Amino acid sequence: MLKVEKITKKFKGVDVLKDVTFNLEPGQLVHIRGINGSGKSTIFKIITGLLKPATGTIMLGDNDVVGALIENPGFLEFEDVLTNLRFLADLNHNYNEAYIIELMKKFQLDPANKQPVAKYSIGMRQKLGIIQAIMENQNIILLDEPTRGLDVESINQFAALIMELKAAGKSIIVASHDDVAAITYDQQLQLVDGCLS
Ligand SMILES: Nc1ncnc2c1ncn2[C@@H]1O[C@H](COP(=O)(O)OP(=O)(O)OP(=O)(O)O)[C@@H](O)[C@H]1O
Repeated sequence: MLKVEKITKKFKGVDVLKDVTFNLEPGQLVHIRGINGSGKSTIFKIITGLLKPATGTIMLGDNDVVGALIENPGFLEFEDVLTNLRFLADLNHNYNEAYIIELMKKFQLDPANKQPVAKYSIGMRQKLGIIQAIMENQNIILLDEPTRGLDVESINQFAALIMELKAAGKSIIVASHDDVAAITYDQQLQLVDGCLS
């Protein structure tokens, strides 16, 4: 369970987040909608500890593990896909190759492809970013503009994956400026002028 309470954040004197408060219950799928620059990534960076809020608190359960796709994920550009995902999962001693290969196949990525990630398209990199956010069986999943660069078929695969993860009890927040028609959310929040409601 994730509890975000009265988070505020300023950049250069400008209020980006004002008393942002919400809960994410186990198994809940939440959408945060906001235009470019509204502060969606900033909320995720604060939840994951990349940024500190000016005020407010983030509470996670003792057994919660957060997976996140935020902005453009970084990879080892000269290594192939599986090496990259193994490296990331190994950092937490949590490499499950069978699950990673299953996820890659769902997204039409070839696990045997030895091309370096530098040669991957924007959409292919985005798929890797989604995979790294869920491949360690993380129970709280934060996805920032996850469908950026994905073609229609891949967006449908993404929507099916999200509904599967929800059915498996994962708690998920998707932040985006638009809707994915095939996803039904439990809760829809809007981020406008730093306020989430
Ligand atoms: N490190 C930073 N320093 C200064 N300003 C920042 C910083 N990070 C974000 N901002 C500003 O805070 C505001 C919110 O940015 P943020 O990236 O959270 O928005 P977003 O909703 O995720 O945008 P997008 O949909 O374009 O990704 C923007 O005005 C941005 O310029």
